[in-house]
Parts: sequence; structure tokens; C-alpha cells
Amino acid sequence: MYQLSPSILAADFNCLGEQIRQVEEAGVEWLHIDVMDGAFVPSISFGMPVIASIRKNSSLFFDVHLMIEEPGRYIEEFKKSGADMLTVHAEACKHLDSTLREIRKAGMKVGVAINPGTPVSQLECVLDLVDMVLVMTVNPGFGGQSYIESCTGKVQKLRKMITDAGLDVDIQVDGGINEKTIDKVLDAGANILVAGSAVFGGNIGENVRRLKERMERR
Ligand SMILES: O=C(CO)[C@@H](O)[C@H](O)COP(=O)(O)O
Ligand SMILES: [Fe+2]
Repeated sequence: MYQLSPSILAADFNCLGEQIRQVEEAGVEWLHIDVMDGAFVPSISFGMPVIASIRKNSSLFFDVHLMIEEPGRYIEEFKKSGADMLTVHAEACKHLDSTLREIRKAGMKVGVAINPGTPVSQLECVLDLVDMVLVMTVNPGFGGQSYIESCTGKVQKLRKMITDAGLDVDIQVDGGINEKTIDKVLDAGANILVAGSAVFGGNIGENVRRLKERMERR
């Protein structure tokens, strides 16, 4: 399964609902929602009230990327706001195993993310607890950054780890994904692609069509 998950961080918040409607109309099924707390990452974005508000008018799969310290504190609240999946950073959880189990128990899909400086070996003990691993391809905190080349090898390594373990886990990449970088991450084994600027910069429908076309060729 391949999915394009547009990151609303790059959307125009003045007309957020309308822009989400446009990606939905262009045939996207997932929506990437970046929550930042100003502690785990330098920037602050938005939280549950915004998610609850956009939930009212969208039936997209809400893929919520939590860039917050100790996300385990807010699992129920994110569930109530309408999240379908919570992805937490391995670096942000003191008790990663129990946080991942709690997300599952709350009835959501489970994701774990790693920063560019974190090796994939760190995930070995939790791979069987997750539906998806998010390999950050930029340092988290801001949209519009350039893809970090060393991350391609991490995706390859992770795909091998998953296959060798006989598991069925999605690999998401996030940061600097656009028409120039899309092929190498797909070749490396990623199947869920986040794109912010490459979707919301310019003609949304046309951007989605071009990126999806590259994924559908696989
Ligand atoms: O999580 C993050 C940034 O921390 C991302 O989801 C960005 O929002 C992706 O933006 P682009 O690099 O695609 O513009
Ligand atoms: Fe993200």
C-alpha cells in the first residue's frame, strides 16, 4: 500500500478547511498533522482544538505526528480530537514500549518516529508494536527544509529489518519529499510519503496528481 500524506503545516491556515477539501478532492486518503510543543522541537504549531475542528469536515485518515515531550500524557485527548494514528518520537518517550501499547489500547494505529541522528537499531525491540515507522528525513521542527541524504540508507536498513523479522510495518518518510527526492525514498523501501511544501506550494490538485502518479508507477 502506498499513500501520500500531505502535511498541513505548509497549508494556508487562513483557509485550512478549503485546502484540506482540495487535497481530498485530488484523491488523497491520508492527512499528516504536525503537532509541535516548543520543547521537543524549537517551534510551536497547534494542538487538539485545531484537529477537532478539521475533523468535523473531513473523513481523511488523520496521521498525527507528535513532536512533543512525553506524548503519553495526551493519548486520550488526541483520540477524542479525532486522530486515527499517533506517531510518537522514540527520543521523546522515557517509556516507549508502554506509550506505544497505550496508543493501541486507545484504539488508534501506532507509529514510532526517529530523528536523522537516531539509528534504526534503536527500534529493534518495539517493531512488533507498531503499524508504521516514521524515518525523519530532516531534523523535525520546520517545513520546507532539504532532504538529508544519509537517511536513504536508514530506510533501506529498516526495510530489511522489517522483512527479516517477518513483520508487516509501513515506512513513512517526512521532510524534503518532492519530485526530486521521491524516487530514491520509494526505491529504498518507503511506502508512506509526507509532503508539505511540495503539495501546498502552488496548485494543490496538480501537485498531488504529479506525486501520486510517481507512486502509482510502482
Ligand atoms: O514533521 C515535519 C517537520 O518537522 C514535516 O511533516 C514537515 O511539515 C514536512 O514539510 P516539507 O519538508 O514537506 O515541506
Ligand atoms: Fe511531520
